[in-house]
Amino acid sequence: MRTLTVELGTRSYPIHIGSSLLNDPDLYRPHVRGSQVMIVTNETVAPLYLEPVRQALDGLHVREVILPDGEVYKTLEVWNRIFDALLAERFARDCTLIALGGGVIGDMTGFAAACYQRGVDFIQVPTTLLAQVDSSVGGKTGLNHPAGKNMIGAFHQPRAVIADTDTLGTLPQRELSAGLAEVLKYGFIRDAEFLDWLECHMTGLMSRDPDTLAHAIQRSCEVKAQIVAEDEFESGSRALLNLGHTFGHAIETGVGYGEWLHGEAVGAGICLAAALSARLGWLTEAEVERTHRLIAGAGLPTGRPADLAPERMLELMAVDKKVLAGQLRLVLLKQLGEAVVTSDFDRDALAHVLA
Ligand SMILES: NC(=O)c1ccc[n+]([C@@H]2O[C@H](COP(=O)([O-])OP(=O)(O)OC[C@H]3O[C@@H](n4cnc5c(N)ncnc54)[C@H](O)[C@@H]3O)[C@@H](O)[C@H]2O)c1
Ligand SMILES: O=C(O)C(=O)C[C@@H](O)[C@H](O)[C@H](O)COP(=O)(O)O
Ligand SMILES: [Zn+2]
Repeated sequence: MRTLTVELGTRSYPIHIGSSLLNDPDLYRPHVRGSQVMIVTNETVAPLYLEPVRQALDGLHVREVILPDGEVYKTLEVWNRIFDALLAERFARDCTLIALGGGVIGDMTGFAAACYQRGVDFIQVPTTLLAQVDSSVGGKTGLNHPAGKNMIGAFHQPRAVIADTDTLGTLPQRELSAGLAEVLKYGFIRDAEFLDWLECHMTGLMSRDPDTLAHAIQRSCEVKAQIVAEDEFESGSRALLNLGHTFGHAIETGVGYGEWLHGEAVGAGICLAAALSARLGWLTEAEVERTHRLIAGAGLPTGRPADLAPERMLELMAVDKKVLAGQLRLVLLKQLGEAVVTSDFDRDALAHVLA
């Protein structure tokens, strides 16, 4: 097992990464204050992984709420079921929520923990690659609105992250690729050497070689933990973690939640961000081609959906959370391995890359 720490000024929490962690009581117990524990999971993950987590919590008052599976259910209505369960069982302020699943479950559970009785503890137990490298770390939680992704939410940090890499064995290949989009993102924004390493090891990652995956997860969490430690509430450098997301969120909303996976939309978004960076003279055409090769090599799309018109994409991008004083800001690439947040592009250049 490898353990990293997310340092947040006066607080910190561990990220445990390794094999056979799900049923290890020692990883959960230090972070459970009272005796009441609510495991939040979904109908796909529950039959696979609920039992070992229950075993780890043996002796505590454990209940579970099993939500329907899918991005389309990351809504206020479905989220409310978590409160129904907590209130039906008279859960108190010292209870702990456990998010067992991918990023959808993590975001919904974390937001419920932020709001229940004005804030209770929660532990992230991510079971997708995307959740292990990104969504379980850093405390962004929330829900979708028909008008935009993650538009309702809160920052609420978990007490611990327990990433059992064995769970990746049951993950569909399309979901593995989606997770690789966020892994590649870390290389693009801050670590050119990691990007080179990913280029050399893409075959091992796609075939789930355990050591190769473990290294990619560890390096991704290191970069994310470092950025979150710098800027927990996204007033500066944390926005770099949004590379490809202004385009990606517009795609996800535009085609209908769940039609394109988050990671697929981010992969395409990174390619669009690279193309715009080249229009500004920051990247060469060869670097844009390399970006496409990396994204395609991870089994991801490299452009917007053919049936989502550029004008509609622009409309959807205008509701991005990074918009400041009415001006769209994007994360673009100064070079491969260095990102910036900028509004220093003109509408024509943006329209050109979307065309
Ligand atoms: N909070 C953040 O910082 C952050 C970061 C990145 C993404 N996100 C959000 O995360 C979500 C995407 O997360 P995701 O890619 O994990 O998708 P997901 O949560 O929908 O999970 C993907 C699919 O895999 C299934 N699954 C989960 N674990 C499995 C396993 N071990 N074996 C088999 N199937 C399994 C799920 O049931 C689901 O069908 C999006 O809503 C995105 O906005 C949040
Ligand atoms: O942790 C962050 O900060 C991120 O931006 C990580 C992203 O991968 C993630 O998709 C996040 O949910 C996007 O946040 P949003 O603020 O653009 O909704
Ligand atoms: Zn993301």
